[in-house]
Amino acid sequence: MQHTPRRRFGQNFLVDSQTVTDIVHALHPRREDVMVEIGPGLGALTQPLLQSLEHLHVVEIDRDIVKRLRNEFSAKRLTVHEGDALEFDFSSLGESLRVVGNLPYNISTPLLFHLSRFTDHLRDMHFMLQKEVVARMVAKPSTSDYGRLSVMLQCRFEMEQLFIVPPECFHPPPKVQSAVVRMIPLKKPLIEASQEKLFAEIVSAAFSQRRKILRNTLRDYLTGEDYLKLGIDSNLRAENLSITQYVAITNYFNRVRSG
Ligand SMILES: C[S@@+](CC[C@H](N)C(=O)[O-])C[C@H]1O[C@@H](n2cnc3c(N)ncnc32)[C@H](O)[C@@H]1O
Repeated sequence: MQHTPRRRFGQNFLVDSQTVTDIVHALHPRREDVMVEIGPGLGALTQPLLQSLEHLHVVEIDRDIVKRLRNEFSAKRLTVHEGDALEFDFSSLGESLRVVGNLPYNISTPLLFHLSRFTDHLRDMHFMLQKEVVARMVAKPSTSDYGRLSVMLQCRFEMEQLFIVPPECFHPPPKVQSAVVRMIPLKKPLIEASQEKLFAEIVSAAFSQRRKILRNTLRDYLTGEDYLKLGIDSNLRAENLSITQYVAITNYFNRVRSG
């Protein structure tokens, strides 16, 4: 049965067999792995993954595709969760979860933030994303790509861009280049769970106006004296601070406020 790609669901189907092989190779699946694929679509990755795995979970929003998958694969080997991955409770699938997906580009950033909430349940994640998004995820301080996404993900994950995938590997071809990224939760996240909310607030405030110096963007959090105590120059901009400096600011503010 033909399926017309739906733009509103970001459907760019992978059609290049070498890229499929490269992704499966990067994943190195073992029979007993607990794995979930987000947005299986027509099964470009689902099919080869099931050759190595005993069982696979998939989360798919498109009702027609869900029907197709349920017809095509045995329910014993493939559990199809119909719904929005942005609302899916990934902790319900168990511990040491492996996540994979050629993600719809329009939801990739909110999805990464949603998945960050389940870090304790994750073993690793491998995603195909727009190349520019991967560049922002792995960016180092004092570069133009370094921003809120870099800080919020790097405080929890070790990340590596694996390879670039050109538009012609998809149907229909997207307008942009794509890249595959590997994300592995840090053994010890840089920020304590109890401070996560404050950390996110401070990082957002700092990057809310990239061009402005910290003295202005973080004026609700730090005074001139605080910067001296922290050993941070208040004339710097958000993009100049390392993640450990954001952590230091968060812990300091928390201590001062609660003390
Ligand atoms: C870029 S396509 C990839 C399809 C397939 N994995 C491939 O590589 O050919 C994205 C897939 O995610 C599905 N999708 C889009 N938004 C979704 C959401 N919010 N939750 C779950 N699946 C979604 C689409 O229907 C589509 O199947």
